[in-house]
Amino acid sequence: MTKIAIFGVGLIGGSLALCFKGKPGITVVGHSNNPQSVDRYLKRQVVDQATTSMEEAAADADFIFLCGPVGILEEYLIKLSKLQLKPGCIISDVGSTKASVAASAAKLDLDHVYFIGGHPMAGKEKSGVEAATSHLFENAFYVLTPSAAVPEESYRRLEELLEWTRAILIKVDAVLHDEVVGAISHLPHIIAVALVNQIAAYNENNHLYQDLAAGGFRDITRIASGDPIMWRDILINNRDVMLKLLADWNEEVARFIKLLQDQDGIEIEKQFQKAGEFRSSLPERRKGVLTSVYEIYVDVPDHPGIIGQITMLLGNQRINLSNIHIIESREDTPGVLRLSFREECHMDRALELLKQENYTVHV
Ligand SMILES: NC(=O)C1=CN([C@@H]2O[C@H](COP(=O)(O)OP(=O)(O)OC[C@H]3O[C@@H](n4cnc5c(N)ncnc54)[C@H](O)[C@@H]3O)[C@@H](O)[C@H]2O)C=CC1
Ligand SMILES: O=C(O)C(=O)Cc1ccc(O)cc1
Repeated sequence: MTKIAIFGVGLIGGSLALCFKGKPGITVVGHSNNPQSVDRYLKRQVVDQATTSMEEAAADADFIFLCGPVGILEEYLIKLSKLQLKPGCIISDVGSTKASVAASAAKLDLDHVYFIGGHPMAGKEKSGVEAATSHLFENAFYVLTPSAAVPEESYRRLEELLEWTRAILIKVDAVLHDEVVGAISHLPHIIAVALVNQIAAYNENNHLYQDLAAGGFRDITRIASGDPIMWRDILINNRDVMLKLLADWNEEVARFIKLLQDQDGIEIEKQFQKAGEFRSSLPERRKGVLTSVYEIYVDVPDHPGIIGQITMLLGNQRINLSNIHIIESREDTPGVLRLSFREECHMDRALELLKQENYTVHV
């Protein structure tokens, strides 16, 4: 039997557990300090066993995944290094930063146990075991950051196990990971939070900001709703990289200030052109670190049961909705329903199906 211990069975730990659970020869044990969480893991059947005892979870484990916030990883590595672990055991983590945990592992004397950092680059703004799904990592990149001390055979064993996630595994140096992911994920999260807070301050004096902030503003600031503790830890652990990126961001902002002061329309046009060209060169269909949301709008007559009819229509065809929102519903006007999908192909099929059923649909 291959025993997998998961410390912190939340969105990511729970999704990994669901990828492994029930697979031939695998047993999954979940750990939490909190007895109520242990009950929840078992009730939701994301793990085969669950315990509040670190010793019990780690004993005889072939793989240990640390799935808590980045700020607790070092403490867990130190605790694990003091336990009698199975020789050959592989410890991995799923944290969004990789250099600090690699440095923590390098300081420890892990006897015949190997640490291989990992970052599955898929997620959601929701957290907790309730949001976990076995499909989360499908077609997403899953970065692994083994140090030179990790034997090739151990790396291959982890790779083989992670094939159950159906992610695209990729080996990257831990420091390079933090620079690149800092730029494409952590910086956008800071910008989204700062932007929302800027507008929220204007809104205190005039609620028109909030009223008009539908659509585009909502979309580009979706990532501002991430878990505050998780993001606190990510940013503090990637502090040096973030400070450099924010200095560069200041330069980008300063450029626009100057262009506006100079009323330099030609250069403003060029900035948009340049951005548009790079953006359209980005891979479209692969799941990225910021998961896409595909949305369509359906005009719906105001009669009872209409939402049920639409969700049933899609459900019967196994089209997965990620969200549903009634935008307008007054007695004298038809309502508009916003349907969100995580997969573009599901949106395309929904569009076709709803049109066949004579609904008016807008993309
Ligand atoms: N949310 C996302 O989209 C992604 C998150 N990550 C990384 O995965 C890790 C987990 O994130 P999520 O699963 O989203 O969070 P989550 O909040 O859903 O789960 C975190 C788990 O850690 C446990 N935990 C929290 N604080 C703890 C503490 N002080 N001591 C012990 N256990 C504690 C919680 O009980 C929970 O089981 C983080 O390191 C994050 O950077 C990586 C990829 C995507
Ligand atoms: O799409 C989103 O909301 C995310 O930003 C998900 C996410 C968050 C943290 C990661 O390290 C990787 C992915």
